Amino acid sequence: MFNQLSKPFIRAFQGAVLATGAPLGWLLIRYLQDIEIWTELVEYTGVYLYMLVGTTVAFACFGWYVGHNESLSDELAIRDHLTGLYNVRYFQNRLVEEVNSSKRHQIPLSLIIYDIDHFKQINDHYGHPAGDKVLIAISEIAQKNLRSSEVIARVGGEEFAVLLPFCTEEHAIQTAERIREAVSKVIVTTDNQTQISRTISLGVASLQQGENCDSLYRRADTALYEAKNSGRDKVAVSSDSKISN
Ligand SMILES: Nc1nc2c(ncn2[C@@H]2O[C@H](COP(=O)(O)OP(=O)(O)OP(=O)(O)O)[C@@H](O)[C@H]2O)c(=O)[nH]1
Repeated sequence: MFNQLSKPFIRAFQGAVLATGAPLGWLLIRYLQDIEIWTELVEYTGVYLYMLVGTTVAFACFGWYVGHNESLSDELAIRDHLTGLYNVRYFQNRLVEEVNSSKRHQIPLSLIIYDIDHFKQINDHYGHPAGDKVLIAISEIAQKNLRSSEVIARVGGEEFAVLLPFCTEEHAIQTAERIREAVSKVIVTTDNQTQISRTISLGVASLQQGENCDSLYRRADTALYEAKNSGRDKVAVSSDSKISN
């Protein structure tokens, strides 16, 4: 986040430093023409100041613009184009980082994977655009029910993952329940005024001693399928396969 925000500042600074090249370059030319530098500076103080300030402002503005565009394209590269959530590539990188950090600092880490129930029926009955609307609405409500430190991503067509740093299994189950309940209350109105609602099934897993990313993800995914197999609209926990709701 800090890096994203600071890019325009970095480029503006680089532009400003680069800008000093114009008066310095001109001064060098004058020196090579056997003109006394000090006399030159005294005689043309205004011109050199104007050159310095003018080019600094112009290069800094240009640098800011370049940095701003770089930030935007960096942000787009890690976002899912439909829902605006993080994409699977970003999520995989964050998962590795968070698992390493959790092991290093001995702090808890939990993962929730969830999938929309009977989503195919929406596409089949109401069309793909209606399905897209549901994906967007469910993404928004899930995000509203998370803390800013929690990382939510769309990791498949109608599959999502939430990474919860510093979060114990108990807290992750509460969060999963909160998302499940919030999603079940969402009503999406299609273009032809049909109202659709959907439930989700969720799997929860917390990082265990000596475990790696693949194993954590696999356990959360297995729990998700347990939730599906036990009737959907449920939260299942990997460690002891508890089913809530
Ligand atoms: N509208 C829309 N549909 C998508 C998108 N990505 C994937 N899908 C659809 O999501 C559906 C997933 O269907 P299934 O894997 O059978 O899952 P399901 O119908 O939700 O059934 P369960 O998961 O078993 O409850 C498929 O029909 C895909 O075409 C998307 O971006 N937009």
